[in-house]
Amino acid sequence: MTLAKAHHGKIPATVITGFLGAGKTTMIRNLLQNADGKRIALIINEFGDLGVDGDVLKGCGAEACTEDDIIELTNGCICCTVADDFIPTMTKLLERENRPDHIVIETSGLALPQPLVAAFNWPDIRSEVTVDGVVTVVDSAAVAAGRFADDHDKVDALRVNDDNLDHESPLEELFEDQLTAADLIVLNKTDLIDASGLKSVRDEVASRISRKPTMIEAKNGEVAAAILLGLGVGTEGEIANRKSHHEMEHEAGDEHDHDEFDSFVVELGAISDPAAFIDRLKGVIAEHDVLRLKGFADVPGKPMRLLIQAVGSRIDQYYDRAWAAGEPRGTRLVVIGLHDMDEAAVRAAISALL
Ligand SMILES: Nc1nc2c(ncn2[C@@H]2O[C@H](COP(=O)(O)OP(=O)(O)OP(=O)(O)O)[C@@H](O)[C@H]2O)c(=O)[nH]1
Repeated sequence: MTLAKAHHGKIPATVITGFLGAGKTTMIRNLLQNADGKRIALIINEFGDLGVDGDVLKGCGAEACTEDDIIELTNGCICCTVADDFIPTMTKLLERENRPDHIVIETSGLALPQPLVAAFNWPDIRSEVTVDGVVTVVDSAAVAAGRFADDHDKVDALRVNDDNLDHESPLEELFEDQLTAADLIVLNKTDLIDASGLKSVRDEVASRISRKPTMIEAKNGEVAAAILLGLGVGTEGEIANRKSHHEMEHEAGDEHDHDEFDSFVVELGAISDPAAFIDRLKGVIAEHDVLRLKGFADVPGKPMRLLIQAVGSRIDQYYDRAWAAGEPRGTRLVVIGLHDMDEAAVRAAISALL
């Protein structure tokens, strides 16, 4: 019997959710580097066909979580592939000789946490693991900018063309569903807004949910491991009372999907002037309302690859690691937007930046 089992009976699992670019991976990276000696297994799920988050976390070299302890689920959103992907992954993890002390699951930014948490009630899982808590990371700057409230006009326009669109607004609904599932809400990116902005964000977040989970503030996802990994809730027993919009609308149980969102990968050659590229990329993102763009770029003469991270038109960039021997250099960027985003136009506009 492992130490974790001896102490707690079941292995605790923390589900980390939050909209695209809110800061989930950044928070987990910080957690792994300050894990208080805990051995953590990490399950990462990303939207889009390019495993950027896993790559970033594998590169952080934290002892708490070696590359073997990082499992990437790439077959779509974890909430839609619970039976096919998540349960078998958990089963395999639990069969390991060297079990982790704690399991951390990063959902994709578009995932509904409810079906994932409910899966912990499957008998084989329930007897071995409990959900320590659901942590919802919020991009405070995006909330302050009205990201989750300001696209009613757009949704109304979509609805004119699509009678079946039963949602209020895909972003708003998802935002609320992720908050509804929370045991702890982390208001992240507080460095990007002032005190009065933060107060409005708090009020807005509180107004979106009927329960009152604890809300804390953070920048760069800096939250102590003892807080993140010590919620002790057993959320699988409570999730039935935290229904998503989808569950409330479709009690009969039809499947949900993420048709409102779309993603594709743009492959380019080398970028010789990254500063100019990124500057002009901001224009493309704003013009086409790209929600999230991330990936790696090849800069000629540089031994390292450039990580590009855009959340709306805010773009971060840094050289994250050297290109490995034999690794083909190139630029690959995943682009995520609402389903009416004009893929051909975005591809052409990004390619024209070179
Ligand atoms: N200014 C600022 N930037 C932040 C903060 N936290 C994260 N970021 C940046 O925001 C961008 C997105 O962060 P991630 O941690 O990748 O976000 P995520 O939620 O994992 O994104 P997805 O997995 O794509 O949904 C990165 O460029 C981060 O460096 C913060 O507190 N302040």
